[in-house]
Amino acid sequence: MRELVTGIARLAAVAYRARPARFVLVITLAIVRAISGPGAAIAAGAATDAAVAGDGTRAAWAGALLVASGVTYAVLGQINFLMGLDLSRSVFERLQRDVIEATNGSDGIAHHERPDYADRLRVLTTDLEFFQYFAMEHVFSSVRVVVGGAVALAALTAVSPWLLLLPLAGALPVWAGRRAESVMGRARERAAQDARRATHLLGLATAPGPAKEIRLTRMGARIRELHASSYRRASSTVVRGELASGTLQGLALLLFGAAFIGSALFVVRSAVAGDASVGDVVLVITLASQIVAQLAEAQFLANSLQRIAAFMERLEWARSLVASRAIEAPLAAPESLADGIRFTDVRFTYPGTDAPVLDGVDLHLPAGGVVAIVGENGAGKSTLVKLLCRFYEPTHGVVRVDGTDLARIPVPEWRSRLTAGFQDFCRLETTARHTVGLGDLDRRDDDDAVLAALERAASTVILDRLPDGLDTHVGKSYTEGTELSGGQWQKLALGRAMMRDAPLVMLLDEPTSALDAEAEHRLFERYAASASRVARTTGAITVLVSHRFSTVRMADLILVVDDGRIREAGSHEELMEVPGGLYAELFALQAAQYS
Ligand SMILES: Nc1ncnc2c1ncn2[C@@H]1O[C@H](COP(=O)(O)OP(=O)(O)OP(=O)(O)O)[C@@H](O)[C@H]1O
Repeated sequence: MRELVTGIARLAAVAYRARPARFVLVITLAIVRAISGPGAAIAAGAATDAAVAGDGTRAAWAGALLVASGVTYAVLGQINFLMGLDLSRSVFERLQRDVIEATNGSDGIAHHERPDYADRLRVLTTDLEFFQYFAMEHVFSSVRVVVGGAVALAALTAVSPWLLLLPLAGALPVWAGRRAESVMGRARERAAQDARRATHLLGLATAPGPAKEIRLTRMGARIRELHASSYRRASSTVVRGELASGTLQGLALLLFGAAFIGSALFVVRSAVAGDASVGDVVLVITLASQIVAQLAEAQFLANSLQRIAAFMERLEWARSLVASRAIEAPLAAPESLADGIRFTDVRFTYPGTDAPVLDGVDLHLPAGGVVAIVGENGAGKSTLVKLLCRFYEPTHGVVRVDGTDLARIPVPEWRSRLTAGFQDFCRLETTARHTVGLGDLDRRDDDDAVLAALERAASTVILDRLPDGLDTHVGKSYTEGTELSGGQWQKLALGRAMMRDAPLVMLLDEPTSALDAEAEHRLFERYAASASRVARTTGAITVLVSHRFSTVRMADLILVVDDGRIREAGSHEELMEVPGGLYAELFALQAAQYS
């Protein structure tokens, strides 16, 4: 019950913050409407008694009240619905923003890799639709049912306290409704993993990207099979939940039906015995039918409120997971680098795993240097980059920037001093200007800065593909959008990575994998020139992860990562001299492929 109340209170707070006046008005109208329902029953009872007593004036007044109550109930129903819908849209907008923030607003990215987070996020995003149309309407209906129920209760007590047993029995279907929704919520969460897999497989089987590989390998049938079995498992889990919750609700309604018949018989017998008036019989029968309708509604609403409460609870959970921890005694990031960045005895284990992927890492990234990180797949290169970006914090050891513990520099401040290009870059479907310009938020509309960034990224050639220049919408989410190839998207992403012009660290984690070797080489020559310009002013360090040794050899310092450790460090020439060295071996292997 506490979670239910907390959940509804949280939603009400969101609604109030979104539209305070509208929220108060709709609640007030819901209360007036709630009173008018049992008000009509009371007026009907009074009109009957007056008619039986032959009091025409009282009967007329009671009749007028009956009509007024009925009209109020009907008219306010429509007004409430429309106003509630409008409010729902504002709440929906806020909740969408909250869900995006709970996904994207964190400093780190660890939560993206947690299966329990993924399951709850799926339920959150699918349940969001419900908030667009129904959630607020259901909250207001609940207010009406509760207030109307209280007035009805008072009227019943006035006839006979025994009649209170009727609404008490009515609590049963409401309780069953809540239980049923939590049974369904658990079923949906249990089914989420299979449902996610089914959606992924459906996407894979229908997207144009993987189509070539699917045809070639003829894995289509296997994907269909896997999709069907995942979907079947997900839906049978949900159906089992629906069956259990339906049975529970049906039984509860049956018991309540028996109580309803009992109370009707009771009041008729009282009237026959002279303990109640004919008006009381009318009142009780009318109220009882209202209560039946309200209870059916309450049962339905209980499911809904439970769903709202569960949504708000999941949202809070997701928020708490991504909340940034405050840094005690934070320090400022240096304006420029004199020494560079040092890792001392750094170990790192991914959350939810046992084995460290980096262990005993000691390294120095010298100020002003171009450092290449090489190593075989899975050696730990990208993990080093993630630590530099502060997507994760080391499990052990320390990273210092010019002697300052990196952990004590607030993450946003540190990030504002980085630029980065990643292999799995973001395809931002907007104008070409913003796709690049958002690399430096404040200068996103500065065409000169955007063009200079594309120049630094050796990517100006992309402008020939854009019919409206920087105004061109890239991507297919716009009808008039221009679709780009993987390499062209990557060129825009590289431009974005070059937007900040005075960073302390420039990270390139295989950002050129979709470019050909020559384009990559050209890019790095251009890039090295720009890097050394920045290095002269800020002592900026360039960190480059690449599998292409023709690029790597240009670096001042090459770090060879092997099995989570720095196995070798030095310039290309120095490493080629190391007898039995891993770098020399990898270099020779790649050279042999091209000879
Ligand atoms: N989010 C994660 N959770 C758990 N383990 C991870 C995660 N990301 C990477 N790993 C593991 O950490 C190890 C190092 O991965 P990393 O991506 O740093 O390697 P890499 O050297 O960049 O490889 P590649 O050249 O293939 O990109 C691998 O064994 C990988 O399976």
